[in-house]
Amino acid sequence: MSGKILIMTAVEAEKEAVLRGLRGNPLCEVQAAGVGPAAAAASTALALAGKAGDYGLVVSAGIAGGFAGAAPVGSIVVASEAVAADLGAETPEGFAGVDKLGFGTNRLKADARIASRLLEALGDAGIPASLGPVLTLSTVTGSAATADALAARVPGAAAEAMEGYGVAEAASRFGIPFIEIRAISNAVGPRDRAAWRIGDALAALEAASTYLTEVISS
Ligand SMILES: O=C(O)c1cccc(C(=O)CC[C@H]2O[C@@H](n3cnc4c(=O)[nH]cnc43)[C@H](O)[C@@H]2O)c1
Repeated sequence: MSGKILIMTAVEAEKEAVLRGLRGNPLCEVQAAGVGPAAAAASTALALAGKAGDYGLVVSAGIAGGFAGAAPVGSIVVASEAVAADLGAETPEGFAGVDKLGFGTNRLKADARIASRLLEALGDAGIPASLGPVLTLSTVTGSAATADALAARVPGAAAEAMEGYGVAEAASRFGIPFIEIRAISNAVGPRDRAAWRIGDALAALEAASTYLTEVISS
């Protein structure tokens, strides 16, 4: 892969964790975009505008909720795709995504080669990691019923966060490959903010970011 890597987080604490893991790699630029898909898309597009040719990869990185049985707290999820899981309409038959409604797609693929290389590097390093769809939502799930509905809507769903699809949408408009890396801080389900293991997740994000550098240069 040639060119620089633009890494978008939501908040400063995530940005700092990624920077620690990157250990001063001059090829990488890290920005905190703000929380949610709109801030993520706008900030990524602004970062790329007029200099998209400088970048070979765009990364959405941060903490996330993990789906039961797919991604335990403290583990890493590498996205196979970013899914805008609440972008659509409620219908009498249930949720219909924008794809079903005829307005394009709500799924953007991650770069499969880079994602699988990263997964392999994490595995070799003994860091628990899995590959699967990462959902982007504007509202953090707070009940078992919503968690079940999302898992049924997106078979194989591994994690949910709030920015990946926005970052991916901007990257795709500029024709730049995209990946998403999430460190799991909490289980997707009934709200228990006090139980979020943010410190552990940020440590896992830092460790995963170290291997991001390895993957990029291989
Ligand atoms: O309070 C802190 O110290 C702190 C440090 C780092 C990050 C945070 C955040 O709250 C970041 C919000 C960010 O987290 C993602 N996230 C995490 N868990 C979930 C979830 O279960 N569902 C959806 N999003 C989740 C999300 O991408 C937010 O941007 C706090």
